Amino acid sequence: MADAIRIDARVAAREVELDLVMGEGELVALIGPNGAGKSTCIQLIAGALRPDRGTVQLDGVTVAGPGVLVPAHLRRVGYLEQRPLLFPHLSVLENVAFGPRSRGSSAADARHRAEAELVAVGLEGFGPRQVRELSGGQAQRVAIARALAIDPEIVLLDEPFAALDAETTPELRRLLRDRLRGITTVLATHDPLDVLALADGVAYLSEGRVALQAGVDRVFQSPATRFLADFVGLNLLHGGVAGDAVELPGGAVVAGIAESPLSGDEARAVFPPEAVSLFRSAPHGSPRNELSAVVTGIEDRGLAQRIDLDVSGQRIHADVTPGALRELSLGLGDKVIAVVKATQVALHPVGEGPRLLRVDSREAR
Ligand SMILES: Nc1ncnc2c1ncn2[C@@H]1O[C@H](COP(=O)(O)OP(=O)(O)OP(=O)(O)O)[C@@H](O)[C@H]1O
Repeated sequence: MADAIRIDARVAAREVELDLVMGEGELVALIGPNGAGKSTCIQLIAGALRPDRGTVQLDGVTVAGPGVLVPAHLRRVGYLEQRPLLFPHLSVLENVAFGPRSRGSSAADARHRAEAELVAVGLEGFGPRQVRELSGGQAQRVAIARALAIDPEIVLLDEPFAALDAETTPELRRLLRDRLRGITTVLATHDPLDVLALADGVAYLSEGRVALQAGVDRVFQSPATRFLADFVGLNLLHGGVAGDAVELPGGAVVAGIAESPLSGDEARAVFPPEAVSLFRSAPHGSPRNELSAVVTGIEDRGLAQRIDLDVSGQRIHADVTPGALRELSLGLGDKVIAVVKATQVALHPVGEGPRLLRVDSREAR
């Protein structure tokens, strides 16, 4: 089977030269500093930018290359940007129906499809509304419905939550997670929570190149560069789903708050280093997560001391005060109990099967 996305292309004016391969149904997050080339990569796939050298292939078909340029509207690519960019003179329904209509659906089919997509993003009955009547979050939902109404083979998300307030974002992440299952997706983001909630893999871009492409777990557990370590800033433990908790390979169970239902076999527990307290022996009688750990590193970071820990073969960090470190008199190789309150742990499901909304116009009628 052909790769869903294969880019080996150079954009000279931007000093960008990208080499990226993605499999079908994969969701890869593009991360990297400002100007690293994330948007350029998305524009190459969308058809908004032409490479000077090399090729862009989608599903085995060369859409850009020497003598070839398939225009954006002939690529099956859904595109979601920071701003929803809806047509202000069209109703909500007309905005969503525009894509299927311009790709040849009858007016009735396009309308039914748009109605179904609006229901799927939680906006049933919003069809007749004007775009200006929508909140920022609602407008972005309409943009999601519009992007998916064309049955895209690929979805591009360029910082899709950056313009939304913090309260709207988790809900939209859940919605996208649900709606994008099984669709090859490229997500450019500066937010590690987007990566954790949505991505299978990470492509780290630096100075116009893909410097690293790896699974989310690997990037979070052993970030290979200072940028990645700062970007990640969070602990991640991978394990099996045990009821509504995560069971680590060593048998320890980590309870937390599920961001979305733990429906698959595997899950991740995510928590910040400052949520970890260290003890020499188990502090009994507390309803908290207790993990046996070994100290593998101690770094003086000024106000906080960063302790690297090995928990059943996985790496986490604890940030403790210099006073606490002195009191514990920790050294490399010491065994400790790392305690984390369940309320500070977010649980994310991993690797569920595809679930796509494909509305058959005959059924919808
Ligand atoms: N429209 C443009 N015209 C010319 N150069 C551009 C244009 N857009 C981006 N560039 C340049 O191309 C390079 C890659 O930028 P790009 O926007 O792809 O980075 P990015 O990783 O998306 O950055 P950010 O995180 O700031 O969005 C940068 O050197 C940038 O200055």
